[in-house]
Amino acid sequence: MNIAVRVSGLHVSFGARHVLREVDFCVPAAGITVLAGRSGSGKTTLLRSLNRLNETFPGCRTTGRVELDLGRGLEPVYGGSGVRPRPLNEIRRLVGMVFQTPDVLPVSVARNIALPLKVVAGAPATEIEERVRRALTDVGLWEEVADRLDLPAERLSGGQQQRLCLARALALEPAVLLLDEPTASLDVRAAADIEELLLRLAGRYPLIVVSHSPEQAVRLAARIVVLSRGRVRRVLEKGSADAAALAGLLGEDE
Ligand SMILES: Nc1ncnc2c1ncn2[C@@H]1O[C@H](COP(=O)(O)OP(=O)(O)OP(=O)(O)O)[C@@H](O)[C@H]1O
Repeated sequence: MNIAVRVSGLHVSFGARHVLREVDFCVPAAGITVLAGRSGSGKTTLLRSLNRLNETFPGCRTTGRVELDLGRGLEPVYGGSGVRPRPLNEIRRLVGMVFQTPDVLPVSVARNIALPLKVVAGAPATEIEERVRRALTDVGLWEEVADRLDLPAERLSGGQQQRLCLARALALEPAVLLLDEPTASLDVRAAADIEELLLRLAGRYPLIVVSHSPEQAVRLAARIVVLSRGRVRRVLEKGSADAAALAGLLGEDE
């Protein structure tokens, strides 16, 4: 099995608060890995360890090892003794992240994608229009917004904004995609659209998705990593637990 992410002996603390303890797990190169666990178990912190976003918070201390396949086999982004990790901006570009609430930029639909393409990826001006179209097509948004590319992105529906955020991440040609409760702020229909999209994208990228919903975890995941109080409690492969069993496991943590 090809591995996209390997985490070994990871500890994260914020000041005196020890949030992740001795975390070990792998993410296969294909399919969706869901991080599940009770509120406060450390799911978001673990996700943010993978693109080193935790470092933006004061008092954060990380030890252990995180390795990602960013296109040339597993390489350390933390803890590779003697190996200098890639610059942070390169890691952030190659590890796309989508948040719970769509964080569209306060510019037009097209510029939401064009701007990071220009500033972060340094894409040549001649390529930008085509790459914007391709990214919007990838997330099934092109048909809906082709005649409204100059519309402020905030005027799209919540589900469309979340797909735009995904398109923005995809346009940067990531190696791995992180999604922190990507459907939590959406209605049932928009959430179903995003789930369908994630299952489709999982054929092309390793996806790591934080989810609060046992039903959603079971629908999406090839592998579920269950966190409890900052530790990995179980790793469930597809088919080994249904939603009720997973809910039971999470409930034991109360
Ligand atoms: N930047 C930070 N500074 C201080 N403490 C933090 C920070 N980020 C997270 N924590 C603490 O780490 C613990 C785990 O938080 P985290 O957000 O990772 O959990 P979670 O499982 O994602 O929770 P939820 O499901 O409620 O989003 C919490 O006690 C939280 O208060």
